[in-house]
Amino acid sequence: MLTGVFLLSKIPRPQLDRRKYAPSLKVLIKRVYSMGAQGEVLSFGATNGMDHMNNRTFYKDVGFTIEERFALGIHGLLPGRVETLPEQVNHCIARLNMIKDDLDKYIYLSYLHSTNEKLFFSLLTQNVNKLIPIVYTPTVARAVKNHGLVAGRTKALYITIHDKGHIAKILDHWPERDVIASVVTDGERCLGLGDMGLNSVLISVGKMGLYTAFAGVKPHLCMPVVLDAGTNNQTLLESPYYLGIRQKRVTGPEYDEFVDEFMRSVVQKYGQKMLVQFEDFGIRNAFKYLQKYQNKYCCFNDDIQGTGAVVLAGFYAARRILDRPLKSHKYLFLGAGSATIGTANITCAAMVAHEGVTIEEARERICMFDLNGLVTTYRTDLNEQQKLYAINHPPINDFLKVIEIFKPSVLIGLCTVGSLFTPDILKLMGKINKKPLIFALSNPNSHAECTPLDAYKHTEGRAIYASGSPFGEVEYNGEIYRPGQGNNAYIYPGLALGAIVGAVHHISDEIQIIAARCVSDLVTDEDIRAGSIYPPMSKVREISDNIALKMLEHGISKKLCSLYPLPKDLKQFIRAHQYDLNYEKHLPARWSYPDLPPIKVRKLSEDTYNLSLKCNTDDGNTTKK
Ligand SMILES: NC(=O)C1=CN([C@@H]2O[C@H](COP(=O)(O)OP(=O)(O)OC[C@H]3O[C@@H](n4cnc5c(N)ncnc54)[C@H](OP(=O)(O)O)[C@@H]3O)[C@@H](O)[C@H]2O)C=CC1
Ligand SMILES: CC(=O)C(=O)O
Ligand SMILES: [Mg+2]
Repeated sequence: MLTGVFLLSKIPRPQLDRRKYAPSLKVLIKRVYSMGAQGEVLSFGATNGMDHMNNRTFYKDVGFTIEERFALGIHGLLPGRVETLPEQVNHCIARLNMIKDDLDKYIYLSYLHSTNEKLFFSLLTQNVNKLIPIVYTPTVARAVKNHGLVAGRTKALYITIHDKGHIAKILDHWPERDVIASVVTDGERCLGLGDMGLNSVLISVGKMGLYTAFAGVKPHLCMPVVLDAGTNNQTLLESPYYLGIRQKRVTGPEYDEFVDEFMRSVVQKYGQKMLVQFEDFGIRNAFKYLQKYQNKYCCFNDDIQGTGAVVLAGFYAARRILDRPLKSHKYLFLGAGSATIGTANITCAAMVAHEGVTIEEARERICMFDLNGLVTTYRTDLNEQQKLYAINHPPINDFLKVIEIFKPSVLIGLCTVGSLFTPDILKLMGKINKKPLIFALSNPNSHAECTPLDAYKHTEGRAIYASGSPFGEVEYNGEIYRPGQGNNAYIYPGLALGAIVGAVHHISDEIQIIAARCVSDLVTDEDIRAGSIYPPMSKVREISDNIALKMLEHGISKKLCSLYPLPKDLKQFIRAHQYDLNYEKHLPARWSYPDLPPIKVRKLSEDTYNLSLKCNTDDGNTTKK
């Protein structure tokens, strides 16, 4: 290795503007050989070279320059052509365009994620609208269902109930040393798919991918985790391809101790600042663990708090159309689980904090309906959270009847079951309201309570509609609508960035309200005209930066964050912690010999250059970077 570096250190590095010049491959390679005997140059670093080829953080594929290939001992292991990162992104797009099925695109993108991280995230951040529906909902739902057949080298930590008592040891096997955040799931309620057991690991991985793509959190700081305590999904238990442990879910004290040990172990290993995002836990556990841990560890529950904030953002944006305060609405939820309670809680908190009503008055504006009917004081099956919203009314099991009696202006579907907002329900909402707000938030699309077309069709185009998964453009009555996506992906990456950078340990109600405002602030008049109360997904990076900034400002003023000394420029401070989407140079420092004559370079004509950097953007235009 030393010999190699010594020989190569004599090779002058071209000092050139790569945007205008490309070094001639022939000249470069010949120059390297001419510095020493062929055998000597090529012999070094062979084993190390393979390590570099297999390192997703390091690997550039044909993005490695010729100098790097020699320096790393991988020259000859890649095709001769060198591509710039924008060229590689283009190349990936061309490849994706050849793939017809979205699940196959998911598989290709997962492969890219597991081999060349920088290229994956560059591709994703430059093509958000096109690719987020592939790596996230809805396609990730198909991947979850077919996990055993589609998952490749998924980088995640798999902790089974059999590892109880030894979790610290398993953490030692994680290849990164300085982890700062973890999305953890046990898969009991995965999207609207029900209990998906270990397969839900793909949700942890997908969500952590968005930490980087949407908020610039460095990937090596992220550790996606699945807690595999079995599954009650009989189809999975009987599937020859299921890769989780084959037993019914462990529950009760044994499971609580398991989660306790996980929390204790990650904090012991990675420190007090370690952020844990709970994702897709079952209704029994989601609130239990949030209440148990939120004042003890740096954590939040995405389905409760992230969803609450994103739905509140939709309510705020709708004020621009309806010109009504939150307290003037009546909210009817279909479903009374984690996401519903989280949304109801934060909506009430916002009314109390900013619209001068009491918490009791705020709760009176809310009504819930679940599998057992209307949530009323007559019911004996309610949990403590649901009891807060129980209304004093005889039991009703007919949802349409509830709409007739309660006359809601806002209908929110978070019940996991598709198409429950029937034509009759939508028509009635249209009859009661000039512009009914219809949120069909269950994921993926097939589980949405109604489609946008249904909502527009049955309200003569008057509904203000949002879904949890993207539906794209819809044509109704000669008008084109582009309904927004009310998904917690607008919130959790920014919350995580703020928590990580600002050491804000507690996601308070006010922080959720701040996050909601950051989303609604970026809704333009044009979005509203197109029928959307959410900004396009391609703005999430800006939203996350704003959430983190406002979170820090709030955290500092309320003494919620332990940042000492306080940075002078918060924006700059946040930026300094974010992931750099450019390739790093993998060359020893001593490779710079400015006193040696530069290598002759071939000047590319402008045309050649422009042609090679054409790139399709989200809006379908072709741009040059
Ligand atoms: N868009 C977004 O960002 C988000 C969307 N979601 C989606 O929301 C859905 C619910 O999530 P979450 O609250 O965490 O799940 P939970 O399991 O905690 O709650 C589901 C609720 O729906 C009720 N329900 C089930 N079937 C019916 C039915 N046929 N009629 C009426 N109610 C029914 C359940 O009632 P019971 O308890 O009686 O069974 C329960 O109250 C999921 O599909 C998820 O994908 C969740 C988070 C974020
Ligand atoms: C988006 C999300 O968190 C869910 O559907 O569970
Ligand atoms: Mg979720």
